[in-house]
Amino acid sequence: MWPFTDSYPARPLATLRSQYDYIVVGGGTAGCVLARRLSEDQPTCTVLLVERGDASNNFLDTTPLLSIHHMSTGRRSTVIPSTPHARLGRTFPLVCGVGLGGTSRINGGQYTCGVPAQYNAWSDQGRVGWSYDEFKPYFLKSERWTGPVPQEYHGLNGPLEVRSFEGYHYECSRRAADAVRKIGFRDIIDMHSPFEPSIGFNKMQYTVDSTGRRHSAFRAYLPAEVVRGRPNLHVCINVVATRVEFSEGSDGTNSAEGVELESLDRSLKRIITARREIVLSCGALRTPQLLLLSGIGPISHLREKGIRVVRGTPGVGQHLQDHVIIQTTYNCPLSDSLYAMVKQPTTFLRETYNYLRHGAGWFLCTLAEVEIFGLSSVINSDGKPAMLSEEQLNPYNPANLPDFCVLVAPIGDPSIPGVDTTKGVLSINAGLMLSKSFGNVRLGSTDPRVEPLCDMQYLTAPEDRAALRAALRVTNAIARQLREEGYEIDPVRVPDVSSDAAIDEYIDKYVDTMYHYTSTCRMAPEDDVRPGVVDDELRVHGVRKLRVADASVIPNVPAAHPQALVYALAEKCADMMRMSAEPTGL
Ligand SMILES: Cc1cc2nc3c(=O)[nH]c(=O)nc-3n(C[C@H](O)[C@H](O)[C@H](O)COP(=O)(O)OP(=O)(O)OC[C@H]3O[C@@H](n4cnc5c(N)ncnc54)[C@H](O)[C@@H]3O)c2cc1C
Repeated sequence: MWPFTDSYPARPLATLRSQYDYIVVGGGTAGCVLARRLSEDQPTCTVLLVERGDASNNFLDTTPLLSIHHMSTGRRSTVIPSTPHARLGRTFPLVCGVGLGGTSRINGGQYTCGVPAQYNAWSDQGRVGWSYDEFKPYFLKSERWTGPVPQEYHGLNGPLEVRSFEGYHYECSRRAADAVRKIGFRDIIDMHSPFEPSIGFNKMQYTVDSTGRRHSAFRAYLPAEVVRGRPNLHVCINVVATRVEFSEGSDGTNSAEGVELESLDRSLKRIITARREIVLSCGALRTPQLLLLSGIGPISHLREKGIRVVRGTPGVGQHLQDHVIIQTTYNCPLSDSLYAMVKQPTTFLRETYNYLRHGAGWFLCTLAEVEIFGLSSVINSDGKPAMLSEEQLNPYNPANLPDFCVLVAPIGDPSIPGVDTTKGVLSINAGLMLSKSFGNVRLGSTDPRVEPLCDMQYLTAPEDRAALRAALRVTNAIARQLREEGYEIDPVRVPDVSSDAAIDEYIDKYVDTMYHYTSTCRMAPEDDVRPGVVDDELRVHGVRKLRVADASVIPNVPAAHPQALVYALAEKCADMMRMSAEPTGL
């Protein structure tokens, strides 16, 4: 019984039909959207969703603070260690969500749709149907905004609840917001409005529902009552898709016909076929793995692994991108830091009461309440932005796309040498938004259960360092301003910002993943300088009946946290599939 268990109407592998109209592989952020939409209005159209994890929806999964970032390999997430970075000599823990809802079940819940220029740049690159005006309706379709800032640029009737809050949960966030304003960043009142500046400071919005529970793709799109009410939708959990099966037509073109599925305990293997289409939504690290295992990818790599080539598609697994983050750490008053929950039983009891009684307070996990979206070219050597003209703030101009972010959080690593553990810990984090470095995903093994090799290649492009240097200078300027205002913060681990070389040393030592992997099956033509894998309708080039819809198709890592975009692109994919489908005739 709730809060410890939740029965879910999933179907065992053995009882599945042998054929469905659509098969969605991967029940994560995008997969839940697709399963719901494809099964929506035609009771005769059958849909199968397969997911390697479970359908857990208990107190731990839905309490935002307790469900974030399960760093160890287990029921809710797996950690894929990247391959050692060639220059930094370190590996990075690539956390991925597992189970219905996928990474939306464990992520930070920050919801940012990105500025119009982001999508107009895609359209300028030739992506038909993806300009801001064409794509924005899908953000609105997925969202149910519950306030409190103005509503006009939000969706009000979608399945996914999104909200922000009056004021700040943490005094350090409130103070940081003041400091950020004082050093010259403009307020972005509502990032979802196309009239707000592209560069400025944003009060964060979250995928938390009005009762204070995490709204993952699972809870929003595929709750038990939706699945129970749709006999045409079958959800099968704890199964691994190991391969896509193809048939070759008389013209030599391959068609995706089915998916090989294996139960997690290896007791059963079946091939289920799709009458209309198969969509891969296994995330940016595992969708390319599944394509490679199925014989679609760079020919030399497939041959090296002894995999029969179905189609040589050079872009599969290439162009891996991510946001990276670098923490700067300060001691602050204990009562202003999440650390107070650990150090002060009264704070813990207060917040537990707040959450259980009112669905409010620190358990909502509003850790990053303040975020700057910045552009390195306008940051002075003292970390402050230059005076910007209206044109420089125009969110429609691709030249103004933010290339870095700064996130202030009432939490930091208390084990860092030099932390005064009698005080609170806060971090001011520098993040890279528009990475220009490209890594790749390859197969280490042909065993589908062995994690792929992910070579992140962070910071191989010099522009990335320039953006991070500016971001770190901004972190320093915020701290300086806070101190000038009389706020008691003491540096624990911060960069020396007096020279680029000193900042670079800090970057190399502390750069880490922000877990926003994208673009490994990017939407672009195959003859692009960075070859694409899917076309503008997310169909895999040169193959029939196969699409990809998840973070892997994003053409380049966006200048925003990616989940809002993943929801929207899955909505758009479902629409495109429904529009291109012929009636079932059943
Ligand atoms: C710790 C963390 C914090 C984050 N915080 C934020 C944030 O605050 N805001 C934000 O915007 N973004 C955030 N992100 C990123 C964002 O959550 C992801 O980009 C997004 O959820 C990815 O969605 P997806 O559909 O591509 O993949 P996922 O949601 O990961 O879904 C993939 C699904 O496929 C399943 N699967 C994989 N392989 C197979 C297989 N062979 N057979 C069957 N099933 C399979 C997986 O189990 C998983 O459920 C965060 C990510 C992490 C890891």
